[in-house]
Amino acid sequence: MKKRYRNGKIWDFEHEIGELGNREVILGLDGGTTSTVCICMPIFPFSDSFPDPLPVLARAVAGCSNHNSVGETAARETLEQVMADALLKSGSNRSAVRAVCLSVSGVNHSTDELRILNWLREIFPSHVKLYVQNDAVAALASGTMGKLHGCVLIAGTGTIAFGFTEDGRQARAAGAGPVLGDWGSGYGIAAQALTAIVRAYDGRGPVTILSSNILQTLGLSSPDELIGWTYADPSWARIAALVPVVVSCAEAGDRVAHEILQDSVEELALSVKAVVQRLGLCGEDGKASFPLVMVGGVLEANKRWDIGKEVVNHISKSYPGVLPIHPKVEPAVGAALLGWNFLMTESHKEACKR
Ligand SMILES: Nc1ncnc2c1ncn2[C@@H]1O[C@H](COP(=O)(O)OP(=O)(O)OP(=O)(O)O)[C@@H](O)[C@H]1O
Repeated sequence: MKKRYRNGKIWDFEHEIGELGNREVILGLDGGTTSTVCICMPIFPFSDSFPDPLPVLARAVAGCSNHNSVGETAARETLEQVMADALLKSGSNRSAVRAVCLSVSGVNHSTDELRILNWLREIFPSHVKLYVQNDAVAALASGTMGKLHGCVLIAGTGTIAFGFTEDGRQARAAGAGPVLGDWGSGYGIAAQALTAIVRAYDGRGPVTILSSNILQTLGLSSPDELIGWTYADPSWARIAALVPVVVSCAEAGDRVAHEILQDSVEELALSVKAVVQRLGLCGEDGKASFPLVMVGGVLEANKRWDIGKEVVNHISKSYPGVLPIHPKVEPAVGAALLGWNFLMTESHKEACKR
């Protein structure tokens, strides 16, 4: 029985996940900066349609697994723990695992992928198929039910556009963090709004109701106090949380707020168009249809100022074949479906060889 050290104590993985059941399963993981979700799904037979509802055996949640944020050791511990929890909850065990599809933020390069594959291989034997991807890939798969084709646009605290062609080529745009220009993101919108308040206060920019509305939301009495507020904790998510205030100001007719949202729409559309163009998803005549999976709080539908809808309108002027999809399942389920799709494709190829 394999023993490993965690938090200075010997941790018995096999004991923790138990010795129950022997149904073959797939683990799908969506690892983010806020949380990590693992889904355990049984291997269901191939057919023209998916079982409805999808046969999810268990769902487990843990904290951050982005190695850039918490370091390699903590990220690995979180991922091991969440997989063990999901297996335990499903009444299954490690020997039942046929495939693991791990979509995790912070996977930006083939070396990140290889490092994670190597430690996964220490846990799972060689017959278990392992797939490691950037977390945007699970988000795409959640909208396409596991098929890697089309483009996903994620706009939450940060933003990224990621796309695949049916023959496996991939491209991404943005997703490098706000310092490197993720301007359409929640952080980008809110940072512009805070900047507009300071500019208006100084007399460098137009008057805007963003000043009164944001100060009231933060419980501050003067724009001067914004300086202390931002220095106290400049975390991106804390600043990005102000986007709904910007939306309500734009809905109330504020020109400055409206222009900030309009800029965000253009930036987000630009990321998608860059990916579509590079991959040729729109076909030679620019009119071919392709799925665009829309994920993240910034793309939530609002009554009058709907950023997601405006992004799609903007893209469809260049690419009328864009087919927006708002996923009905979460990204971790997308990762499990992706793992299932990879397995089915590999089994099919092996069957053809025989
Ligand atoms: N109704 C809304 N309209 C526009 N933006 C919204 C709305 N509700 C929440 N938001 C914004 O959505 C963002 C959070 O979205 P989400 O929870 O998808 O992101 P996250 O998971 O924190 O970040 P990331 O996806 O970058 O890791 C915040 O910027 C928040 O202000």
